[in-house]
Amino acid sequence: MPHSAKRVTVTGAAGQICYSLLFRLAKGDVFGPDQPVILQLLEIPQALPAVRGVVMELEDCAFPLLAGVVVTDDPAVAFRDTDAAFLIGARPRSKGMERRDLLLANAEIFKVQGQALDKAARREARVIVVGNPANTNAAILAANAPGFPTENITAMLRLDHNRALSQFAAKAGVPVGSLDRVAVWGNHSPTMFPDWRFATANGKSLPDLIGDGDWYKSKLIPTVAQRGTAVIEARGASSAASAANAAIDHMRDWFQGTNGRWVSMGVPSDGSYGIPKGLICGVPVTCTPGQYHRVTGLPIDEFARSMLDRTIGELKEELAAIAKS
Ligand SMILES: NC(=O)C1=CN([C@@H]2O[C@H](COP(=O)(O)OP(=O)(O)OC[C@H]3O[C@@H](n4cnc5c(N)ncnc54)[C@H](O)[C@@H]3O)[C@@H](O)[C@H]2O)C=CC1
Ligand SMILES: O=C([O-])CC(=O)C(=O)O
Repeated sequence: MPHSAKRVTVTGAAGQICYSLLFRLAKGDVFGPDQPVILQLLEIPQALPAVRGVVMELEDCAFPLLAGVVVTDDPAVAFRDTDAAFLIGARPRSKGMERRDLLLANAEIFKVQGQALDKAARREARVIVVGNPANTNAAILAANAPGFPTENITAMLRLDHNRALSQFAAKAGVPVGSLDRVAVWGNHSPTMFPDWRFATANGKSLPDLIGDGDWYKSKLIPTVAQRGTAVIEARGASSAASAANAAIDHMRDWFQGTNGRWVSMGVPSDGSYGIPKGLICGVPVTCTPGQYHRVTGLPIDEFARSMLDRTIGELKEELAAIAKS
């Protein structure tokens, strides 16, 4: 029997991330090759003509799974009956800015969209926030959607996770696909903590295989933490195709499951690992179709504790800055 179409909200549809994301969504990269989608695209009024150009290109791909496209500048229309929402629309940073510099500029967007999500979306909808600062924007969204399940609101740490996987694989000389149990904790910011303590390559300890703790601390951690900045310096614009790819990975894994493989997601804290409730914080999870499951009971040593405390402190500061404004 054919599946009924899933409604997928995407904000910032005229932007550079969406120019990659929308085509992969319409191709079936998130929900699989049998699941039609209706795209509900939100933009600000001045960008609607550009979205219409993107829609022409979507039409020109003749995607069999694309069952419809709605273009709007009204959040209530974009979130109506949605099954999945990609919240990408926000101002990106440019050279010399940190992601937290976007805090106040973007907070208002996520307040308004939280209210629309609350009113219009299906309660089962799954939401990823990509627009920066992603963790705090997701917390603002949740605070403004009191009738929507907070557990279904997540922030994107997957780009950091994928960046770490590639660096580890190159150093160890193993294929990326052989790696598991890598975790990126905390904020999507330079304070994030890429954690290799439990990581494996083909089931064997990755730290033992690499055997270079100095490289891990002095090279791997800063490289992953500063990768977004390195891309901006090189490209003159922030990561786009890799960000779209990470958002696809995050939502595909959430909807379809990971078969026990660890991935990193920013999820509402349940208080474990000393992460206060109210924060949306990167943690390792596994997914079964439609659900994420926090990896529980991991030991936290002194180094991990100091790294976690630093990134948790920053998340608390970001929320406090919003509360004060
Ligand atoms: N979490 C992550 O790992 C990553 C996050 N990002 C963030 O994603 C966001 C988008 O990046 P790009 O696509 O490169 O930016 P972009 O500037 O190319 O596109 C953003 C689009 O959002 C639209 N927009 C602004 N306010 C809106 C609103 N209220 N409703 C709907 N649309 C709105 C703009 O008109 C623009 O077309 C930025 O905040 C960027 O920092 C980027 C890369 C990775
Ligand atoms: O660095 C930025 O501003 C964009 C981003 O979040 C990333 O590439 O990780």
